[in-house]
Amino acid sequence: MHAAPGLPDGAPEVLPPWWSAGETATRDPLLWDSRAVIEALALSKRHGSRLAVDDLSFTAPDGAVTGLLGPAGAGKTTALRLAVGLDRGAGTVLVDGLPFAAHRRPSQAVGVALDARALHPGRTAVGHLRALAAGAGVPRRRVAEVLERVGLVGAERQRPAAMRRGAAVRLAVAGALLGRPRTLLLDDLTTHLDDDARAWLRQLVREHAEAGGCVLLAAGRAADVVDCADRLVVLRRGRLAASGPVADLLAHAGSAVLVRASDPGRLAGAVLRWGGSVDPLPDGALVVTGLDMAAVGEVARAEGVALHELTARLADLDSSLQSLELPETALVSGAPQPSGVGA
Ligand SMILES: Nc1ncnc2c1ncn2[C@@H]1O[C@H](COP(=O)(O)OP(=O)(O)OP(=O)(O)O)[C@@H](O)[C@H]1O
Repeated sequence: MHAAPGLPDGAPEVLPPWWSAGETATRDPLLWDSRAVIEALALSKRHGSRLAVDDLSFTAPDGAVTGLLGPAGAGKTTALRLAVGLDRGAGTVLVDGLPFAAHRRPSQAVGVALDARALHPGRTAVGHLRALAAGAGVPRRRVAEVLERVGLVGAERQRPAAMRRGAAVRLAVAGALLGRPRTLLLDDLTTHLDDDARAWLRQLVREHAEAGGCVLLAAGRAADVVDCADRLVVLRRGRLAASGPVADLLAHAGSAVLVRASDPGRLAGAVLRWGGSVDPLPDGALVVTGLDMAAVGEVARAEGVALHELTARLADLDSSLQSLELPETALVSGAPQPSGVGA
């Protein structure tokens, strides 16, 4: 059994190893109830005449990565800022049953990486983390641990201006991990990342979730979250367009399949007969909608057409997800509170 670092009021006194052993330990499912960790209820935020977030409710459970997905301007950053009290607005966000600011040590409840570019230009990576640790009441030795965790050992003395995007993202994540938080809020870190850094981030959030943590990962493109998220909350112009398990949403979104075949004309005719739609591309590939990948494979086999490529076409997924109208019912279990967020 372990002591409770930054334990919020009302949390169990007996904690799973996950709390103190950090992000590599395995969560004991018998000790934690599976429940929503983040509960956002009726969030609204206006910037002048524009409603950046409009009556938005969603939840994010523990043991899972929840993708907060929407195009530029959909309200992802505003929703995250409301969650941690950086913006004031209407509605309520509870993290582990409490507003962010009501936690005894907020940074030990929630790790936040909102803007990987917002680093003090005069500080080195290690200086940045030491300053954050001091502000959050985290022991200085934790800085070395998080530098190692994010793979920045050897780059401690680099300054933000000299950092590539991937290193800046690692540093932002290191800052979020300092307080060993159960919950991570990560805003749009996937954009402009190279494949290695993207794969690293994906693995890190998966490990955090598999250790029992809650991750809310904002992204502008479905391709950046569908392969690491368990659930999606899809935003459209500040409102909830859809939420639920990734597999369910992908099934409803009717994602397209890109296919290259030995005889595209013959395959296209067969797809149409099987009830699908076909959009031929100039290079001979076909974009099939209305049939899933397995069905396209079956059609090809039945027609004796060889397949050279068969892939989900994620670029189309963004627009499909944006046109969904599938908010889950009974999203929020926490009781609404009278005061506004960030108050
Ligand atoms: N401080 C601000 N002042 C005025 N308008 C703002 C401000 N912050 C956000 N907005 C507007 O609110 C809307 C939502 O912005 P927000 O940054 O939350 O969206 P986003 O989904 O995070 O987009 P992006 O991926 O581009 O960051 C946008 O129209 C944006 O222009």
